[in-house]
This record gives sequence, C-alpha cells and structure tokens, in this order.
Amino acid sequence: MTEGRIIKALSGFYYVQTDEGIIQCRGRGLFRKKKITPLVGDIVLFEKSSNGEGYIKEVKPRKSELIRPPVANIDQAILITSVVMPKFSTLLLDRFLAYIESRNIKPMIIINKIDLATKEELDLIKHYQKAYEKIGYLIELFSAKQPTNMEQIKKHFDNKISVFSGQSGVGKSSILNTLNPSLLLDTAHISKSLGRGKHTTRHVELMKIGNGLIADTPGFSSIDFNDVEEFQLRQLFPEMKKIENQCKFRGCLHHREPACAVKLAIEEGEIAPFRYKHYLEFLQEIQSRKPRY
Ligand SMILES: Nc1nc2c(ncn2[C@@H]2O[C@H](COP(=O)(O)OP(=O)(O)OP(=O)(O)O)[C@@H](O)[C@H]2O)c(=O)[nH]1
Ligand SMILES: [Zn+2]
Repeated sequence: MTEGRIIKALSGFYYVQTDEGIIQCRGRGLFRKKKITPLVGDIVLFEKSSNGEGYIKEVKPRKSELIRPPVANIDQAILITSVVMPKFSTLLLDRFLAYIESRNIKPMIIINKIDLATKEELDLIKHYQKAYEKIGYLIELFSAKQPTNMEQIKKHFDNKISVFSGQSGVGKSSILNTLNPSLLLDTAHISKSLGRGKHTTRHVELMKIGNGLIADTPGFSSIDFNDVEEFQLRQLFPEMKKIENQCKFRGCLHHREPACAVKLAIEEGEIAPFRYKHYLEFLQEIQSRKPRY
C-alpha cells in the first residue's frame, strides 16, 4: 500500500500526491456504504492496480475538516485584509478571528496593499499590528503589487496546509500569484495531464507555496456566531481566555459582573479597548438570538 495526500478531487477521481508523483485514484465502493467521503487534504492509503490507477483503501483520521471549501486537515487560516479598498476594519478582522478560533484552526493575519497607504494610514496599521501581536497573533504587512518581504511571508506556509480567508477585493488571488508565479502554470499543467479544461467544475485543489500547501478556494465566506453559545465566546478571545480564572465569578461574561479581571486589564492597558468593544458586540448578537420565553 502506498500513502499520499489527496490534493484534488474531480469527477469521482482523487489525485493523490506521493513521493513518486501524482497518482489518479478511485474511492472504493465500501466508502459509500460506510459514508466516508475522502476529502482533499486527506492522507490516504491506496493500492495500485495494473493500469497504474490507485484504489483508496483507507482514510487516515482527520485533524480538522471544513465544509466550504470541502477540505480536511487544514492547519492554518490566513486572514487577508487590506489597508484600503476595502478599508481595514478591526471589527471585521475580530469577527473572522473569533470565528476561526471557534473552528479550532490557527489564524494568522496579512494586511495587504500597504503600497496604497498614506503615512497616517501606515502608522495606524502599525499601531494595530502591535495590538494583535500582543495578543499572540502573527501579523504581516504586505503588498502584492510591490512585494518586499516575500521570503518572510512564504515561511508562514512551511509544513502546513493553509486556507485564505477575507473579504472580496482584499487581494487573495493577487497574493497567491505573487508568492508563486508558477501556480497558474502548475494548474494548467495538471489539468492538461488530466485531459480536462481548467475551471470546468467548482472544486478545491491544494497548491504548493514555499514548502507548504494552500487551498485554491478561500474559506469562511459567511461568518456568523449561530452555533456559538455566550459562554463559549469568551474562549475565542485569547487575551480574555488567558485571565478568565482571575475573575471573581466563574463563568464571568466580563460584562456586568463585578470584580472582573478583563475589565481591570482594560483599565491597566493590558487589553485593547477595541477588542473588548467587539467582544461585547458579538456577545449581544449571540444573546439577542436566544429564544425568549
Ligand atoms: N495597489 C495594490 N493593489 C492590489 C494589491 N493586491 C491586490 N490588488 C488589486 O486589488 C484588486 C482585487 O484583488 P484580487 O486579488 O482579485 O482580490 P481577491 O481577494 O482575490 O478578491 P475576490 O476574488 O473578489 O475574493 C485587483 O484589482 C488587484 O489588482 C496590492 O497589494 N496593491
Ligand atoms: Zn470577567
């Protein structure tokens, strides 16, 4: 049996990356009975038949699983934002961050289009950069148009499967193409060897960036907290989670409760007020969703 990773799924075939190259595989009928659908990103074991095709026999347990795009074993979500066009919004960023934390995936942040920033805008962005770094988030400034720190950015992809996420127009495709200009060539090459056109079906495919893989389709396009409970939200803000056991009340929502460590930390400048403001906004969103009797 040979082990590999599914990097593409199309028309009932799975394309498995192995040390010897990409092998076209079929899933076994058994999977259908057992209701196991192999996903892009899965590590699989397959058997080669005489025609060179493979038959997938086993799917290794997944670390994580996304529905849209359908991909398994994602390690990291890279949140793409831009300084302008569209304008940088900490509210939107915090929403993405909390959402991704709720999915047990590690987020990191890229702020793109710094070539378009005025001095004042750049100063403000750097101020926010510090605030997010203090929480423990990795955050990089970038320009897909005038890249200066490509190698540094590429390092964040090493040995991981990543997915891009972010508003329309922030530069997700531009960044991908800048970081790996051969990406388009590669795609064309794979499609040709499969005898199919490029975007015939909407599918997800893993592409190489540096020493890592990235899904070619962005994830988390619609983000709401519909399946997050109010007591869970606290866990999605790492700087609050870290000190929650110092609050007087167990289960403190850091809202109206007295002797709250989070409120103290804000007064002492340890927690950024804008993060707390967003936390309260999301909390209200979750609370107003609750059925009232
Ligand atoms: N000046 C400047 N323009 C950029 C930069 N990155 C992207 N753009 C431009 O911004 C526009 C949107 O870029 P895309 O890469 O299509 O953005 P996207 O996030 O993939 O957008 P969707 O496909 O709608 O999700 C394009 O006109 C790009 O040329 C940058 O770093 N600097
Ligand atoms: Zn509290």
